[in-house]
Amino acid sequence: MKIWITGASGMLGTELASKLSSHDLLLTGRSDLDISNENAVLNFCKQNKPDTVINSAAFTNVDACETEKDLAWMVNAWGCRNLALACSTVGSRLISISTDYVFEGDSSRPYHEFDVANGGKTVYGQTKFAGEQFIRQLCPNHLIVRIAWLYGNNGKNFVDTMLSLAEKNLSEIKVVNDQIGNPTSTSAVTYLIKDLLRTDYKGVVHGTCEGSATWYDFAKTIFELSGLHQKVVPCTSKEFVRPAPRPSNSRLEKRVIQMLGLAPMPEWKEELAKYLKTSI
Ligand SMILES: NC(=O)C1=CN([C@@H]2O[C@H](COP(=O)(O)OP(=O)(O)OC[C@H]3O[C@@H](n4cnc5c(N)ncnc54)[C@H](OP(=O)(O)O)[C@@H]3O)[C@@H](O)[C@H]2O)C=CC1
Ligand SMILES: Cc1cn([C@H]2C[C@H](O)[C@@H](COP(=O)(O)OP(=O)(O)O[C@H]3O[C@@H](C)C(=O)[C@@H](O)[C@H]3O)O2)c(=O)[nH]c1=O
Repeated sequence: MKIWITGASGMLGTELASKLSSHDLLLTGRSDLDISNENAVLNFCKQNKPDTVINSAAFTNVDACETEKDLAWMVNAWGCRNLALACSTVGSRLISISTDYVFEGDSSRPYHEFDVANGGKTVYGQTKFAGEQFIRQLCPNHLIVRIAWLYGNNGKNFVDTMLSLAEKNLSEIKVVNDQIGNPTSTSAVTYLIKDLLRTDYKGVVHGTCEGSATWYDFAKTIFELSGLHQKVVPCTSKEFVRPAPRPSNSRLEKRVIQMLGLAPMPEWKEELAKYLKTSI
């Protein structure tokens, strides 16, 4: 299958590129092709006619999106629009990666694929949601794969941030304990996408690892599994203020994976242990 992966030098993009290497891959990073450039995207699709486009390009710095709003809209929303238009013009399937942050985050239960999203409270979430809407409206042959709390090689992520903080010999690290979600590895997401490529499902799919944790639980487990005796102190979101307010509840239920009869996602602690073994 001829697959074009955007954001191929990002955290998920590099993992996708490595695990899908048996396919005929077209890999582009921002310096090769800016997805916010409508003509560039259309010309690339017309010239290369990919069977499938996997869009893993995005402006992912959640706090920076609050101040660089125009850029966030151009990449996360307009970029998806350009890819959706180009895919429907040349007849490619579009698989675009989205996020738990599209939800408001105040529900007491995990969000499933048929819950109503509204973009939530952050510019990042709102622009990612607008990108989803463009795709739904412009490209019928689409999959939107919502993932969350992602870590892996070749990208900024919470696991690596915690390990770098531990190297600073801080007496303690404060971590929020009132936001809950599903820590998820790029490896698990890539296996899911491989499975999804074998289906012709259209619509939204939630693809996070099984089990949930607060960021505090996540941090403690990172240190435990790494054999590091780092003191972690739980705190509230009000004590750890960030420019973008993170959702309290980011948990995603995976109703579609179950309905499709696909392999369940792995448990988050097992995935984390595997990642730490290979990355330390
Ligand atoms: N990281 C996370 O925790 C989560 C991520 N996601 C989603 O998963 C996907 C992959 O995320 P992740 O791998 O972490 O992100 P990264 O930030 O690691 O990678 C994103 C890539 O997109 C590229 N990019 C940025 N702007 C453009 C542009 N205008 N045109 C083309 N490429 C561009 C970046 O290039 P450059 O490096 O040059 O800027 C980067 O290589 C994204 O859709 C993200 O929203 C969803 C949930 C959680
Ligand atoms: C570094 C640090 C963070 N935190 C908190 C802040 C925040 O609430 C939470 C996570 O912070 P981060 O900035 O690492 O993660 P954040 O950028 O919010 O991660 C999000 O990224 C985007 C791209 C997504 O799509 C989401 O699914 C999610 O993974 O941890 C602490 O409490 N203590 C700390 O020392």
